[in-house]
Order: sequence, then structure tokens, then C-alpha cells
Amino acid sequence: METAYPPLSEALPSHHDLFYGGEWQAPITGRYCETLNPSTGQPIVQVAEAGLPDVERAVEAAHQAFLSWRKTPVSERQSYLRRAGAVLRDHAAELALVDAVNTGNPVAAMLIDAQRAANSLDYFAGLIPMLRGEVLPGPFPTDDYLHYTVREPIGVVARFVASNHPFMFAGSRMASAIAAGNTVIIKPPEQAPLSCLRLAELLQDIFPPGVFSILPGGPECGQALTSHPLVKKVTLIGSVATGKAIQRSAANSMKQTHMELGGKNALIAFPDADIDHLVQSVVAGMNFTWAGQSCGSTSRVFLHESIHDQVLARVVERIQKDYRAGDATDPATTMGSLVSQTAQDRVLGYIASAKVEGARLVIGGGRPRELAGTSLVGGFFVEPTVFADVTPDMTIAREEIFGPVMSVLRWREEDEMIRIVNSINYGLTGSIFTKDLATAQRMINQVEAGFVWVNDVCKHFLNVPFGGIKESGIGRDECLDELLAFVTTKSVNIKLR
Ligand SMILES: NC(=O)c1ccc[n+]([C@@H]2O[C@H](COP(=O)([O-])OP(=O)(O)OC[C@H]3O[C@@H](n4cnc5c(N)ncnc54)[C@H](O)[C@@H]3O)[C@@H](O)[C@H]2O)c1
Repeated sequence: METAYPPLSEALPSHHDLFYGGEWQAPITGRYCETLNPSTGQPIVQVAEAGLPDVERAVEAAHQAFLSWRKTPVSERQSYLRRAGAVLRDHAAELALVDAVNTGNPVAAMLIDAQRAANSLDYFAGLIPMLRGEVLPGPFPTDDYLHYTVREPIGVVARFVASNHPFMFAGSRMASAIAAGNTVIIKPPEQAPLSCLRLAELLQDIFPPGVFSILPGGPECGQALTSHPLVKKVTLIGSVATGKAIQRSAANSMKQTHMELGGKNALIAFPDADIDHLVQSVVAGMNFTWAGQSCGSTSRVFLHESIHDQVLARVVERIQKDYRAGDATDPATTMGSLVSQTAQDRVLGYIASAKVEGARLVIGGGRPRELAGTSLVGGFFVEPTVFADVTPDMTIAREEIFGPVMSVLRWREEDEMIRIVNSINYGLTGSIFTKDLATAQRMINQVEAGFVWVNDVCKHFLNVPFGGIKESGIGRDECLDELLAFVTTKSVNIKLR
């Protein structure tokens, strides 16, 4: 069935201020900043920017709300979360449209995001009864002492959300913290705050005031949240550099942090891989639909020399057939833009570095020529780009580009290949393509990544922990561990006589 999208004017949020304490509030500093449509580069609307005094008020409101939310019965918390999930499902098309116009990601592909966020809200509602403690044996007779543990919420949680799927991350990641009895302040990405504002409009009558807040803003807002003494945990979906900055700021008040960071993920293809499936997966793994902007993109493709040339040729053919840059709000668009001019410049900079360092440009490498003379000429597009003959020391083999740029590396010796795979500081995901289970298991044992697919790419499965090792993150999401990350354990010892 074809999706019916509302007119953009009806989908966009009518509020552009800050949402905290259950109300819309104008920024005390009076600062507003333009947000753009990355498909055209044109402004959409001005959105409030939270400053230090706004953060003070929002955190205080969230803290007051915490004092009662933590005591809210489990069944009530579950019903709040499930109602929120139902609302997101009902509004999937408009939320997809808002993110399309503000992130540059094609609207048809964004439809799934509301579903994912809603599934997460339902999932964590169902998991709340797992927040149980234990009765523990101690060193003395049980007639003398009873020892047990209880799980308690932490307090106000600040969640910083990445620019690639703003409302999916806001909606899905608020679920665990709220389910556990905390209150949450979400800071949307500067580049694309509109879907989080729409989220607040949709959920404002569902949760009690202060349980969730949306504070659009820039560095001042970020710094104020990460250093505020009443914010007890800071979580980020973002880049490694931002993760380090947040950790430094949070360290002053010894805050817990939870980090979902970048990746430079390897796809490893063995000679016995099913070639048709491999070709399709190499292309799918790059997430060209949203211009490569996915933490899990398998942007380093290790092809065994015996299949290298045929796979590369077919990958290129498939990319050229399947992806055409277009306006993100058009349901027929198969490839979106980067989220901002800064992101476009960064990606073009990496492409230039690859050329200088000697990689072989196979396709792409610039702005799409076919957009010249159209209304999209000012959009932040980059063609799907493939470099071959990439060597491990090249910048594009080592750094996360977060754009539509695939690096293909040829390999011969397995030990040398796995050494190169593991030679970088990232450790988010990895994909292994082979028909042989023993080969797959040998690689699984060696690849340094928090999440490994065998004969697949990119898929997330709710209830299966997702997260990185090395500099790609701290903690696990989309599973019970995520819920447990938002409680602390209190040990109780009762002297019985
Ligand atoms: N591991 C994952 O699950 C996952 C998922 C999606 C994206 N990512 C990563 O996110 C990055 C892309 O997203 P991005 O460009 O929005 O990332 P980013 O690091 O630039 O920004 C992420 C968020 O942090 C905020 N922020 C930036 N500096 C801050 C500071 N000093 N203090 C507090 N907040 C600050 C931003 O406003 C934004 O909301 C990529 O590295 C990508 O791999 C990771």
C-alpha cells in the first residue's frame, strides 16, 4: 500500500522553542538559529537555542519530575511508554517527512524509523520487571543477616542525539532511561532539530511534565548539560571526538557516560562467498540511501584477490543502477544528501586526500553533475564514490568519513588481512562473507568489533546487544544491558538480631 504523506506544512512542528517542565518555553537568551533543508541548502525555519540559564531551569524541572517519576508504579510507567509508541506509529509518515526535509535522508527510507522507535518504547516497557535485585548469601549465618540488592534509577539523564536519524534515536533511546525511572533531557542535533520538536508536540500530553524534555542548542547547551551537578548520566550517539569532549566535561562531576560512537567497519569477503549475495551486501552495507551516514556502514571492503575484480565491477554496476541523488521529500528518491555543508566539505576533503595518497577512483568523487541547473544545486550532495587499490596507511582506510565513500582493499594472506582489519582505533561492527562455518568462526574470534554479522550487513535486532569496543563506544544498547545502564545497584544488609 502506498504511504500517504501529509503536506509538509502540516508535518512540521508549530513550536520552535524549548520544551521542558511539560511546557514550551522561549529561550531566556532570546537566541534562535536557522535550520536548513539539506536537499536545497535553503532555510526552513528558526529554532531556539538553549543557553546556560535555560539548561538550569530545564534540569531543575527534570529533577523535580524525577522525584515523583521514580515512584510511579511499573504498570503506569509501562502504559505511558506504550501510549508513546502507539502515537509514534500513528505519525510515522509525518515524522519521516520532517526528518527528510531536515536531514536530507530520503523519506521512504525514513518511514521505518518511527516503527523502530515505537518498538523500542514497547520493548523497554516490557522489560521493566527485569529490574530486579538479588538475595545474597553472606559470610554469617542467615539467621543473623539478610543481604539483598535493589535497582534504583539514577536521576536526570542527558541524551545527545546524532544527526543521521534524529527522532528514531530520540524516541528509541529515551525509552530505556524513562522505563528505569529516570527523567530525560534530549538535545537534538544542531543540524536537524525539527523532528525532535515534533516528537515533543506528539508526546507532550502523554508523559507527566518534566519526564522528558527537548532542548535544541549548540555547544553552550551541551557544555551546560554535561557539567550540571543534577545531571547524573550523559549519553551520546555521535562521533568519537564528541564522545571524548563529553567525557572530559562529565569527569569533573564523576558522571557516568554511555557512548554509541563512530565506526570504520570492515566487510571481509572470502573466495567461497556467494558472489551475488556478496555484491548486493557490499552495496547495501554502505548505506548510500542516506549518503553513507550510518555508524554501521561497512566502509572498508576487504575482497580476496581471487574475486576482487569481478566483485568490484559488479558493485559499481549495481551502485550506478540503484542510486540517484534527489530531493529527500520525494518518495521516489533513492539517495539523499549529507546533512550539512560542513559534512559535504568534510567528505569532499576525504575524497581529495584519497586522490593525493594514490587510491584509484572507480566511480563518483564529486557533487552529482545531473543536479546542476536544478533546484537541488545548492544541496549538500556527494555522488556514491568507490576507491580501489586502497592501502592500510591511507587516510580513507583509517578514518570514519561518514559519507558515501567506499574503500576497497585487496587481500591475499588471512593473517595479514586480519592484522589490517584490526589496526585502527574503531571497533563497532564487522561483516564476514563465506560459506564455511569454520572460516566464519575463526574470523569471529579475531575481528575486533562489538557486533559481527556473518553473510549479512547493517541489520539490528532488538534484544541483541549493539555497541562498540575500542573507541567506538562504551555500553550496549537495544537490549537488557541498555536498561541496566540506567539504574544503580543498592546493597541492603539487615541485622536480624
Ligand atoms: N554507535 C552508534 O550507534 C551510532 C549511531 C549513529 C551515529 N553514530 C556516530 O555519530 C556520528 C555522526 O553524528 P553527528 O555528526 O551528529 O555527531 P556529532 O558527534 O557531531 O554530534 C552528536 C551530538 O552531540 C552533540 N554535541 C557535539 N559536541 C558536543 C559537546 N562538546 N558536548 C555535548 N554535546 C555535543 C551534537 O549537537 C549532537 O547532538 C558518527 O561518528 C557516527 O558513526 C554512532
